[in-house]
Amino acid sequence: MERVDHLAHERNKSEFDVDAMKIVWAGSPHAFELSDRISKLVASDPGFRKDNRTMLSRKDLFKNTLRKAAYAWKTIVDLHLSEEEAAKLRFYVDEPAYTDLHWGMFVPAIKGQGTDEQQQKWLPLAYKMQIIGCYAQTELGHGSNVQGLETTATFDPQTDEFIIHSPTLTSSKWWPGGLGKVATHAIAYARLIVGGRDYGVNGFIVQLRSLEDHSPLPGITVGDIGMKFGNGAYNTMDNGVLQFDHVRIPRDQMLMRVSQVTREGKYKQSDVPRQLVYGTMVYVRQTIVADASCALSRAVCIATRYSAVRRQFGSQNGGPETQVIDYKTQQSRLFPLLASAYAFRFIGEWLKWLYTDVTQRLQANDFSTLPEAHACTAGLKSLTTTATADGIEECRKLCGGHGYLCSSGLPELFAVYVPACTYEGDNTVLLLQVARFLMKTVSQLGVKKPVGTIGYMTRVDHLMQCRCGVQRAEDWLNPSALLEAFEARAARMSVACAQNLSNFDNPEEGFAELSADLVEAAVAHCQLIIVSKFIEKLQQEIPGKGVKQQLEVLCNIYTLFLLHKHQGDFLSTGCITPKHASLANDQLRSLYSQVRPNAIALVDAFNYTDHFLGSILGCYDGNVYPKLYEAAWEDPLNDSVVPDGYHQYIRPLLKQQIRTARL
Ligand SMILES: CCCCCCCCCC/C=C\CCCCCC(=O)SCCNC(=O)CCNC(=O)[C@H](O)C(C)(C)COP(=O)(O)OP(=O)(O)OC[C@H]1O[C@@H](n2cnc3c(N)ncnc32)[C@H](O)[C@@H]1OP(=O)(O)O
Ligand SMILES: Cc1cc2nc3c(=O)[nH]c(=O)nc-3n(C[C@H](O)[C@H](O)[C@H](O)COP(=O)(O)OP(=O)(O)OC[C@H]3O[C@@H](n4cnc5c(N)ncnc54)[C@H](O)[C@@H]3O)c2cc1C
Repeated sequence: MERVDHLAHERNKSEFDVDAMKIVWAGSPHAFELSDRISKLVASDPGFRKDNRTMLSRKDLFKNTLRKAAYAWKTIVDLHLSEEEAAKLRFYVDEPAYTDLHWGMFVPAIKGQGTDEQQQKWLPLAYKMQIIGCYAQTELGHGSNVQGLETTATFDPQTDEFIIHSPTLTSSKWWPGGLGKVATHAIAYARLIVGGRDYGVNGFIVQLRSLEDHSPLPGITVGDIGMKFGNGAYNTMDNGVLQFDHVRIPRDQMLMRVSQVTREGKYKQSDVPRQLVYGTMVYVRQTIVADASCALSRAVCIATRYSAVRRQFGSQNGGPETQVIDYKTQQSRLFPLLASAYAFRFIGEWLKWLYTDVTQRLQANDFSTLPEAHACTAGLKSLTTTATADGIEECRKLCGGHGYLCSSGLPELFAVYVPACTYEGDNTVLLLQVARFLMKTVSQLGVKKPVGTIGYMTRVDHLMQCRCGVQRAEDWLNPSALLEAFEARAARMSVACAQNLSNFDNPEEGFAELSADLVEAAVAHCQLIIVSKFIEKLQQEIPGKGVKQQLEVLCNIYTLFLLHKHQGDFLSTGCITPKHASLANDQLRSLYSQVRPNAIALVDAFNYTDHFLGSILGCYDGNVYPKLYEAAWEDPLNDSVVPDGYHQYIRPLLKQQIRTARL
């Protein structure tokens, strides 16, 4: 039967070259080809089916994840996929699994913190999956405060070993993904104790389970920490608990790039900053920023397609009702999220560049950009994950009642995504790191020239007193006007915090007292980074009919939406007047009208398969109602007309009510 495209009329309205936009979204023609090929490969293979996840018990769900991970590995090996292709395949399989931590943290930790010899020994085993690793840092008592970790690694010079030990209940490792049931090895973070002295936290490679029968090695107690938020969702992951009882490991299993312990029991610090012990977190935060656009664009694709299908009210002379996407309120909630998805895509790309740059500099012993890289990864991870988690929930609401069905894909997407606001650094804790960086920058003005993303502070005198030159709504389309407003707001908020801090005798006390304001200043700085990188992106040549124009509209929506949402900041710092705020809002409304005919094409440009979207509401052809109707009958509750439990619990109740009525 021929498939009817219920969204064809929407697609026909678009004013730009969607195929060219697909390449911009993917990053390059090569990235598009790869993504397109691998996503179709996964979608067409029944071994990767995922529509039954929310209905499985935890045990069945987990076993199914193990099966899929093994099947994915077999596919990678059989098809001789490259590292890049394999990573894409795991992405499109779209199921959190121990492999995320193996490839995403265990391998990078060895690469970043291991010596050349350690890398030569461990990486080949990890690449072939002959060992499976996890990243065991967080403990029951401490997650954010890494310096507060309690696990110890005490050097025993007699045997040339470290003794890894959990001295208290709160020192139990708690949360590491893959640890609960699968990992054979961990990078365990522990306090390094040499000659009775505590040298702070370092990583150690510790074998946890037998490579023969998977049983825990002597001295290791390990298990899963239990069910987490949502059905299916992150419960495919075996987040684990782990206790060490005087577990001995050879000295050469301490990751020794940053500091070393010699055979004689001497502690030595390399010529690199100690903060490189935190390097794996910087790497993962960068990947989380890149992932944010994937999760948000997925939710936005579902909500946009469904908003074009769904009709409610407004029928004229018996004609069709209004598509809900045509309501201005729907547009003002949906289109900023669409714009954010694109903004996050580009900031993710830029952050990847920054990370590569800092890594190359570190290799050449240039540590000058490390503080900025830390501030950018921490701040952008916080900003993009918060906005994405909130955005997915908003998309669920934009889909009305049907958004609450698991078959919309949105509840599971939210449940899987929302811990990103916590893992890899709680978002508030990370913004406080940005605030520290900002306060340090302000305190050093005139001594040290701010560069990179904080370079705008060189013009602080101008930014403290400049006046917004906008006179008409269209003036807000001028990138310089937008940029200056965002720079002035960020600079003024940081300087105000620094001035308030100077009133405290004890700076730490002041920092704690003013921390809520400092977080707001950090948000302003990070929003400025995203806005400025979006604007920079548009200064490049972008091929394809109408593509650049669409991106300009999205960039303006993203920026003016932030200005509107945070107008309290802009007004209270005197960067704009109420008149400017009102003009910005007028411009925003007009931009929504410009994006409306292109909305469906802009989400088609993500090039997501129906398999990956996992949503009836977001399916490409928009044939929502028959699919929803059919899916309902697939629910196990509908296996029988009369439910299990009727005779036990419903019938006696009904009978009793009849007797009561007769009395
Ligand atoms: C529907 C299905 C979809 C399926 C999709 C599947 C996708 C699945 C995707 C899964 C992805 C990931 C899986 C999840 C992984 C999660 C893994 C984890 O969570 S691992 C644990 C992470 N833990 C944390 O992030 C802890 C956070 N805490 C810290 O980072 C630190 O403790 C701190 C930075 C908050 C404080 O450290 P401290 O040493 O106390 O620092 P100070 O504040 O005193 O700072 C000292 C100095 O150091 C600088 N600094 C701090 N950190 C860094 C760093 N990382 N790099 C460089 N420099 C750093 C700091 O700025 C200070 O500098 P000064 O110049 O001295 O001011
Ligand atoms: C799904 C998931 C997967 C995870 N995977 C791993 C893993 O693979 N490996 C691993 O090692 N860890 C993992 N973690 C742990 C994770 O990294 C920590 O939970 C995270 O770093 C937050 O730390 P916490 O739990 O100690 O939060 P807490 O720090 O206890 O946060 C509690 C509250 O206190 C606030 N707070 C804390 N400190 C401050 C402060 N200084 N100032 C102001 N407010 C503050 C926070 O904002 C938050 O509101 C995972 C966690 C989750 C949820």
